[in-house]
Amino acid sequence: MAEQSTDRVDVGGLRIAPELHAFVRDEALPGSGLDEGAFWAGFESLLRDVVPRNRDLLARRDELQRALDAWHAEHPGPVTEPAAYEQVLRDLGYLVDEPGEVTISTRGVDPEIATTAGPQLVVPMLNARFAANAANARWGSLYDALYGTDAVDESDGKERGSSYNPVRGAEVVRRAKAFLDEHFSLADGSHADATAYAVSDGAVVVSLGERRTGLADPGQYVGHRGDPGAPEAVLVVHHGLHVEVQVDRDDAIGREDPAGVKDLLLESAVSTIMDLEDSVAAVDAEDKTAGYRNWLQLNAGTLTAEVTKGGETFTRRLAEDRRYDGPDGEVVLPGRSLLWVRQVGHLMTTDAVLLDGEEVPEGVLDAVMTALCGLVDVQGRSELGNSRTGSMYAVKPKMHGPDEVAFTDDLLARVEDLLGLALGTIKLGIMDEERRTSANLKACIAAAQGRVAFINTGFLDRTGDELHTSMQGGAMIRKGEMKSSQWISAYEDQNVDIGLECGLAGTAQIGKGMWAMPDDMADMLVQKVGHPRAGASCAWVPSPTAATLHALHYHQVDVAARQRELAGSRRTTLAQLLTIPFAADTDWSAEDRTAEVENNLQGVLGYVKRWVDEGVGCSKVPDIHGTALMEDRATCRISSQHVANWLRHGVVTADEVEAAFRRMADVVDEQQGGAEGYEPLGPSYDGQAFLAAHDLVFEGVDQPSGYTEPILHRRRRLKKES
Ligand SMILES: CC(=O)SCCNC(=O)CCNC(=O)[C@H](O)C(C)(C)COP(=O)(O)OP(=O)(O)OC[C@H]1O[C@@H](n2cnc3c(N)ncnc32)[C@H](O)[C@@H]1OP(=O)(O)O
Ligand SMILES: O=CC(=O)O
Ligand SMILES: [Mg+2]
Repeated sequence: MAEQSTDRVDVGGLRIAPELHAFVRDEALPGSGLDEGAFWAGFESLLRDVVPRNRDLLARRDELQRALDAWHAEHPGPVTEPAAYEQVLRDLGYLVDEPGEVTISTRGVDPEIATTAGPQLVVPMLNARFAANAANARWGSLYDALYGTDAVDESDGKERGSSYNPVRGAEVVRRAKAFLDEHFSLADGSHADATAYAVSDGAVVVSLGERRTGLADPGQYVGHRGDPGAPEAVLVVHHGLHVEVQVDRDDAIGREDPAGVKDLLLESAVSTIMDLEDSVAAVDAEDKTAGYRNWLQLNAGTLTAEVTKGGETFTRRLAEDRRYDGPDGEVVLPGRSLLWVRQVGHLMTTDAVLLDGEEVPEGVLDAVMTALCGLVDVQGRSELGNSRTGSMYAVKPKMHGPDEVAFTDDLLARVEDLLGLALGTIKLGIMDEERRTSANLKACIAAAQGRVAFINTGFLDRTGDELHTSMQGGAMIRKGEMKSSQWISAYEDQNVDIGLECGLAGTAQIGKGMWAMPDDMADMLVQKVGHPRAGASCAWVPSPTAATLHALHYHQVDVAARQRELAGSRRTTLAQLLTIPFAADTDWSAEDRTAEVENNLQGVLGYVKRWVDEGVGCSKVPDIHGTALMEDRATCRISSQHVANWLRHGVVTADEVEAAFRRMADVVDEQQGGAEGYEPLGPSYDGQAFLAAHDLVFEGVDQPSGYTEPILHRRRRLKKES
């Protein structure tokens, strides 16, 4: 059936990269019951049907952008007549009429998505070590999360230091017991005074010296592990999230605790997004296949990674489910996070597969390959399964408006048909992260109402699109001010309000964005409770530790109750959402202008350096104040578009930006230069990484929607070939 030609494999009108072809033949298809020839023939026919529509949608993006650019050129500066502006958007078809009643009809959604509010972890899927860790981050140690981060401050002898600090440890235990008292209070007394935990007659018995008490709400008890008289674990639940009180009187921590408590294991990353998009650098068939392989193995339950730390090497495997003795028999809880896969958007093409000699849309390849890799789970062949309801979960980013959502819905239906899956098996997560999607959100949900299982505010891309859409109108406010501007609060509130209006509560997630300061957990504990309070049933965290700490917020807030309070009203108007963040006064001091540009360029260079030279798609990069920031393609889009906007409107000159580029390249060399094999950006400033960063800014106005992918891919490929 397949003919080998040069190094690609020709099948019908397809020319397939050999590593992808071999992966499908040897790893993805076996056991699926699908015939190889029929699979590729079906894929070809799917491509022939969807590729023209994909192209048309991209052409429509360009057409609208050109029309907006022209309008802004004729009406420079802040919009003086909002109603007229809105009418222009309607006339262009940028805004569509909002549909009347919309109620999603998605069925078969796992409880982790439908009903359990909790943290959502995101992880670059090309990194198997991180990916396995993320899947296992369903459960996390509260003691470690508090001890190992700034969640506990370092004052009064509580320094982290290089060896165990009992003063810090005591504070961790105090905080953990206070958490138990707050959410699992005792009928009498405090967990801080507990001297033993036991289980008797289906209830928790807590000794407080000679006294015995139980939980104020005995219904919180779920089960235990070990001897009921001296259990090694007592499992309790609150707001749908489980907590395991771990007891071990021989443990270094447990033996210091009167009740022998060594840790609280919190249900943490309830769901996780395995990311093939903005946190990875995947530019060719080799990279794409590596990502698909990890996804296949996650679905099969076989993913492993060799981990070396502290001089020791071990194999990380996916965690087993957790088993307890409950009052009515065995209780089995998921050991792993419920996994979504984030595919790429509609923009890019890939040469992993050629159709009639042309690269195919990367998003279409992702849709087909990730579903193929998910078959092992939905067909019940997995060693450690993902969905208990036979569903697959696909997040689609960067869609602009309802037509693009409808396209995704149709594409997923075609994929289901190709793979013999029932219509609606693949659930869709809509990233609400482009302006045309936010402005037409209800129509977007309607366009995929049979499969929507999340809407999430990707505020980082959304900020990038805000900058690019109105690029020609004037200089924008400073990047740091964006978070307090009118459009963004309208966008965040509206997403929840429309989500509730469309019946997502109890069926689908209403999600909020990333905590992008991975080392600032104290701040996160203060601020990110705002997400569940705003009615979000999940919100993004960058690491397992952050997931455990963010889980505390879902104990503080009853999201289902909050959603009931919020339902039935719209707190914002379309006019607020459409308020463009043009600066009212562009008379910044030279110092402010330099600080703004340097901060943006440092982020762009620090990120792009690792992306282009090492293929690392998500990095921690210090900003100008030394705060480590999570940088990914969306943050890079914001920073590069911001400088491009200020250049376009003469706030800064090209010479100033060139000079700042070199200064910041030197800073990045200083920050990253210690790493083995590091190739500095300066003093030649002509490597692929530097040129990529430079292009992102100087060609930023012309990049489609301000996206960074076209330039990053081109430069990374050149680097790989060099
Ligand atoms: C706008 C958007 O699209 S946001 C979505 C995209 N962003 C993301 O996906 C962020 C994902 N997070 C990350 O990639 C990382 O946390 C970074 C790059 C921010 C920081 O990475 P590092 O500096 O290497 O992490 P750090 O040194 O703090 O911790 C490393 C440890 O944490 C673990 N870890 C860190 N992040 C994650 C994660 N997201 N998932 C699982 N494990 C993780 C690693 O496995 C490692 O533990 P190990 O040694 O036991 O394997
Ligand atoms: O994808 C997330 C975002 O903020 O963008
Ligand atoms: Mg995004």
